[in-house]
Amino acid sequence: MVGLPARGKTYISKKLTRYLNWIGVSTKVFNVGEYRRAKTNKYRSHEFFRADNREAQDIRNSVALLAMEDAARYLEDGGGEVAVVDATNTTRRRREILVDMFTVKRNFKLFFVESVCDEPRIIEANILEVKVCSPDYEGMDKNTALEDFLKRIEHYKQEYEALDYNYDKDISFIQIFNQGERFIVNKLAGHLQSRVVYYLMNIHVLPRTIYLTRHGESLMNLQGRIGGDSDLSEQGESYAIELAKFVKSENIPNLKVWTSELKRTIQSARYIDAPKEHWKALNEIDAGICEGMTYEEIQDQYPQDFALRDQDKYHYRYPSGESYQDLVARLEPVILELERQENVMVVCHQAVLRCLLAYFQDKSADSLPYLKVPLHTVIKLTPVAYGCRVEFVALDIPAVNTHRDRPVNV
Ligand SMILES: O=c1[nH]cnc2c1c(-c1ccccc1)cn2-c1ccc(Br)cc1
Ligand SMILES: O=P(O)(O)OC[C@H]1O[C@](O)(CO)[C@@H](O)[C@@H]1O
Repeated sequence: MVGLPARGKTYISKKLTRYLNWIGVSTKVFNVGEYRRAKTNKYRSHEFFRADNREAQDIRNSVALLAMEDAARYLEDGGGEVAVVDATNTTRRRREILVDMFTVKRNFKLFFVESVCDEPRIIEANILEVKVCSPDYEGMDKNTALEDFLKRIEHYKQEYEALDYNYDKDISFIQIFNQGERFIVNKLAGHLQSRVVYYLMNIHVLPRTIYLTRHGESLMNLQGRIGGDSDLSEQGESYAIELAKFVKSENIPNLKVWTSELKRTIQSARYIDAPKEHWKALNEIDAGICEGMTYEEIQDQYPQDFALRDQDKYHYRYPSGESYQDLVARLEPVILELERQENVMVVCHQAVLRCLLAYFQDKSADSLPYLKVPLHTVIKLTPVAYGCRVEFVALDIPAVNTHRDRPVNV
């Protein structure tokens, strides 16, 4: 990362890392500020960041080196594919050290992501939202902390050298201006850098709410049968009515409703007063040869498959069907479009909802297939600071339980 303090580097680092891990690219953030705080509680004020503060400079250089070495170790033998060095990296000198350490000495690809933003209101909002509560300012009142942080930024500005095509033409980078208003992209190298750029060009920070819910209880849910394309049960129909009332009570401006192409989600959204879109990509996991069966029948007819599935439920693919890993790949365009949108309600399915929720809650592949997503429950997601608030709103309509826990013996 490159950028003055309070330009959203940590926000981008965490969000990008969450996205890359979700699509299966092992990624980790190395935040230099955290390394500095671990090494010294010497921070007393912005003076620590003065360009002429020799002692502090030595501490800052050594912790930056520590973070970079940990990042290199993560890539070399920690199973990492992407390391995000979340630091200001605001001088050419510092970036040359990164180039030398990662590209020259270790033949890794280096991609710089710079956030440039001089909107005072945005800077101040960021400081008040995520900086004044930083450990650096423990016990200090908000305004003093704000003043101190602004002085800290001034010290960085003395030495700030933004990425510049004239000096950095051989470096792969993206410069983001004012939270995505404008971009400069230079020398993209490889598939992953293109995916990163595409993601960064699709996210925004506008406040909005995402609602996730499964369809109402279906006739096949009642029979304990998986898959298929059955109608709603009586109780499922009641849920559709309650869901519309809930949406009305939320007074959501410009809500869009997305369903799958299966009857049970379309019927569940039928009474909601909002434009509807039907996505095949939101269809439930394809159970292949097991479609329409109960778990007992599967255990009886395909005992090996049944056992295999619980041994590695994320990667297990039904014969002629899908795995959760396949589902994540199929849902990636839905996630990217959700990032572009504002208020959206997604009416989908148990396995699909687990995949979407895992993205927003940064859940591991191992835990994803066992997330509890009961019927007749609306999951409300609101972005806050670096993550999002998650609320489970159970509407008061009974439904069967379709959840199977991870068997204890595997
Ligand atoms: O403060 C900021 N300044 C400048 N750019 C910022 C932020 C934040 C931010 C948002 C929430 C909390 C803390 C920081 C996000 N971005 C940002 C940057 C690039 C893209 Br593409 C999208 C968002
Ligand atoms: O991965 P699990 O736990 O079997 O849940 C996915 C299943 O849930 C259902 O949506 C409802 O049982 C099935 O259609 C689907 O196969």
